[in-house]
Amino acid sequence: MTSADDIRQALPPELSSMVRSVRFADGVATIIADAGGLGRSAAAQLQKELETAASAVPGVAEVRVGLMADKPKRRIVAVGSGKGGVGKSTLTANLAVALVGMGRKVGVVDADIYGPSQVMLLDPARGRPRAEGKTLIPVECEFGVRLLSMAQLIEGGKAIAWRGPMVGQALTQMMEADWGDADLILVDLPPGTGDVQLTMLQKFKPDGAVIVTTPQDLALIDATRAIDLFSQAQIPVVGIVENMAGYICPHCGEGSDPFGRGGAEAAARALGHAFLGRVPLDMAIRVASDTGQPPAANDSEQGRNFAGIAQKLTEWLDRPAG
Ligand SMILES: Nc1ncnc2c1ncn2[C@@H]1O[C@H](COP(=O)(O)OP(=O)(O)OP(=O)(O)O)[C@@H](O)[C@H]1O
Repeated sequence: MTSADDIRQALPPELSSMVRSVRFADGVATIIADAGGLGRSAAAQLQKELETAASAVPGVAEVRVGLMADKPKRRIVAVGSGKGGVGKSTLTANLAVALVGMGRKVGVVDADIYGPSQVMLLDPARGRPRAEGKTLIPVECEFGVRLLSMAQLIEGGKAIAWRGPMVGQALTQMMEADWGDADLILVDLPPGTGDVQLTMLQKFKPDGAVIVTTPQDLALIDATRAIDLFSQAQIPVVGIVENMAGYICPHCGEGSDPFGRGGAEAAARALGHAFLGRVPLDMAIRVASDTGQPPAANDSEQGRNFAGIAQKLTEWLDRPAG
């Protein structure tokens, strides 16, 4: 006579710590296993291995596997700006790398569907995401960041002329990918207030938004507009980052302020938002970014700048609820 113990002993020993219970009655084996913290594909693999092992036991006619999964507590933070070219993608990539360095498990969604640049910043080797059915498996980049970008899904160099619903579908597929145990998804939004932003705000309700601006008045006015968009959707603004603040001369290293200084900090104060930090306009940042070496991966002056902003984001994420 086959017993539940026979089935339990037939299961692969390396899976035994995940098996919570095994029952056997009328030829049906019922196995409950703990899949908490596993991504969708690892959970599917676990299920398959348990089914295969149990169905090989004589007398077992049917195997039912139930997986218990505590949903990972995953937060979404959007990085937005009112205006293009202010360094939103550069900040997103460097924040992600700095946060991985602080022990977080981070995914990046490049939602800048019309001008995706995260692949160049984080994965110059251009990995292709796998798909299991309709579920995408993000690319694991050199810096420990998981990445999904439209650039990975389309052929290199092809312009994207998509209509709204297709854009929404692409964004949904990226947001609902198998992010495994990632506890934070940073979303690099396109500038402005188009379909992508609306889908993002309405469907995925980010936990917070980081706003990037340059110090000029015009950029600050646009940033205020972006803040309005998030506020109307009741998405908390984590704070404002001033990028390209002060110019570091590549020859003598001296700093100057071609666009003024302190505008974003003053605007943050006036609007009642936190000021997260300032990143200078530094050729080293542009050169490192173009070659897929985010400064945040190194202990350099530029890297420390991004680490400081990442630290403030971490404090915001870990703030006590209420
Ligand atoms: N602090 C900086 N110092 C020097 N160069 C920078 C800095 N920040 C960004 N850049 C450079 O400026 C250009 C635009 O930056 P980035 O692509 O990050 O902006 P963006 O706001 O995401 O633009 P888009 O609107 O096109 O998505 C890039 O070439 C980038 O390397």
